[in-house]
Amino acid sequence: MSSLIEEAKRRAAYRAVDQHITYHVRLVGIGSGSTIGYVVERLLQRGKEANARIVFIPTSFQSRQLIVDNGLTLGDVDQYPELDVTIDGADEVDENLNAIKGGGGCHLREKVVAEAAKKFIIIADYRKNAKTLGEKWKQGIPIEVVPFTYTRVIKELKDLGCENPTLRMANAKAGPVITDNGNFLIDAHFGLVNSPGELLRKIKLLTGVVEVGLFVDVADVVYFGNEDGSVSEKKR
Ligand SMILES: O=C(CO)[C@H](O)[C@H](O)COP(=O)(O)O
Repeated sequence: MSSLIEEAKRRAAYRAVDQHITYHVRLVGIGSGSTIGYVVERLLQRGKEANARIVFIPTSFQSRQLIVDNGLTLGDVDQYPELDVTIDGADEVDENLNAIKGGGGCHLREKVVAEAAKKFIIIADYRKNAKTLGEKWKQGIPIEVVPFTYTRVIKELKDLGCENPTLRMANAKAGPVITDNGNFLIDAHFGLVNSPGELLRKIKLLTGVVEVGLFVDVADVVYFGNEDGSVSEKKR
């Protein structure tokens, strides 16, 4: 990954921490993916004392490891159903702050932890900044499904106009990717998504679908790290 992209991720993450993890914040959701690592990096720079009053809620196995390995206090969303702030990455964000998430297959828990927070903040590099969803992210909308339903869901997605729904296959294992929840993932290509709310409702109604990687009307603020070293902010 180019250092320009990594620097853009880092700047967006640092800005989110500096702006939103303020003195009175006690419960913080920690997203998944590579950008979120820079959130933890910034938190650690603030020193042990600043983090000691905060409980961190993970959105995946990876995020749990990140919290534990860095000596932060771990909680879970079943203990804390209402959080102050959640910060997470995204695969693409449109001009209305709707997002595609689930490139890492964690979008079920990510959505629960995002919706639990009073403020949901997205951090991303410039490659994810789009006018319309589907413009830049070409890997499809991630959909988590109960394993035995996947061929049924694939058929129903085709009936909804999906171009090429594909079962996500693992790289270092034979067979499909298994999510943290023991489910399968389908990546569903719908081209440009002009009405993400409508598409989300249609997919969510398919029997066997556990969660859809469309985050509609969830984000409050998005920070994009830009190529020129600046950070842009989009607010709801
Ligand atoms: O939704 C996600 C995982 O399910 C990630 O937040 C998303 O894929 C972005 O990841 P990265 O920060 O590595 O670009």
